[in-house]
Amino acid sequence: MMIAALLLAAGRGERFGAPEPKQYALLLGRPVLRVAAEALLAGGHVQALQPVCAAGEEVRITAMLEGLPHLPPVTGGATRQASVKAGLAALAALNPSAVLVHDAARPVIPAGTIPALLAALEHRAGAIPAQPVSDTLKRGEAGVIGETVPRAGLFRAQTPQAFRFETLRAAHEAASAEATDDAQLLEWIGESVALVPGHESNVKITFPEDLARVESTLQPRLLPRIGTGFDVHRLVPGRPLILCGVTIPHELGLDGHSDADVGIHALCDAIYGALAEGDIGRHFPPSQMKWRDADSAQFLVHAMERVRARGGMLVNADVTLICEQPKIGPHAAAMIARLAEIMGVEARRVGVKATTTERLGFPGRGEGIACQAAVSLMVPD
Ligand SMILES: Nc1ccn([C@@H]2O[C@H](COP(=O)(O)OP(=O)(O)OP(=O)(O)O)[C@@H](O)[C@H]2O)c(=O)n1
Ligand SMILES: C[C@](O)(CO)[C@H](O)COP(=O)(O)O
Repeated sequence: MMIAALLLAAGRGERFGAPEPKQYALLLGRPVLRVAAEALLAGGHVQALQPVCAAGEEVRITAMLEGLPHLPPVTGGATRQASVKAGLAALAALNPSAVLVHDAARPVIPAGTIPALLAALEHRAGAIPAQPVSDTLKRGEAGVIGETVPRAGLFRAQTPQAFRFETLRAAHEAASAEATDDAQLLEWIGESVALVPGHESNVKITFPEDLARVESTLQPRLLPRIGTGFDVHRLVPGRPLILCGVTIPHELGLDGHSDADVGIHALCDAIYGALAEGDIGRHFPPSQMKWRDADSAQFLVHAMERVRARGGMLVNADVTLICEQPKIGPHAAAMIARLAEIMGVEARRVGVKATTTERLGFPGRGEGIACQAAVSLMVPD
């Protein structure tokens, strides 16, 4: 059983009111008609995809569908019905047993829709997805209600609509009036058309706000993620003291395999922790000579690259240095600016502060500096 599909993209989109037809508008960066084509092909039911476009748009449509299997676009007509008829004529040579007729302006086809339509075709000549009407219906004129229309048994028709190919062709040949969908043409020739459950997400982009609505439903859900990091390095003579990317004049410096920037190390661990991607030692093992005396800024750049690769963003970072000396306050602004620069974020997203341990323990005795950091990210789930 060969199943073909028509992708109807010959409309002008007048109600959408943009200079270009709505099927060319970008939905999260991709043309609406491409997203609709991918939805039709998903699941592997369709063996032949026939785009129908306005005259002269063939090259543009082909570029928008690049990489997807499809037949050469054919020219549609002045009405949707005429466009369907042109598409059916182009498919005739393939003699498919069934055809799905789909609006390129409907980018979302819920997963179960096409299988449900094809199953219904075993018993009926046609099947459409439809949603029961849930609002009270009024017929109105000149801004005044004329009457309330009983909504019982009323449905909103969606696409793709599925038909036995020869029956739909015969229905189009027999049509003597304009129908707003293909199911109506079957009704006119006395064929029975099944209703299968439609879905709210199957929106026909008609007005500009429809595009924003579909975009928000397709947008990946961002969730907050929290991470903490902690690090300690020993203070020794003969090393520079580098804290949060800033070199501080001091008689001692931090010892370590890299430049021993305890602030950046704790911050990296907080970021990797928030992503559940291990710690700095996993990404930059101290056993590797290439990280000897390395500038820790590159570790922080890598951690932020991981955030961005996951489609996430840093909400804020909070860094606390724990030491008796040197005093951090005079350097905090420079540290904030440098961390923000390395991370590629605004300075208002970064905080650097310090505390002592009341002369207790190794920081209190000046043997080393500790740092604890916390970050908050927003990352697609
Ligand atoms: N002559 C036409 C008219 C419409 N369509 C397609 O049929 C689908 C549904 O039609 P509709 O939403 O009415 O689209 P437009 O006719 O483009 O919109 P408008 O009525 O606002 O101009 C759309 O994918 C549209 O491109 C088509 O292929 N050929
Ligand atoms: C076919 C259709 O998508 C079913 O809802 C719809 O009727 C087409 O849009 P139009 O505005 O009626 O052309």
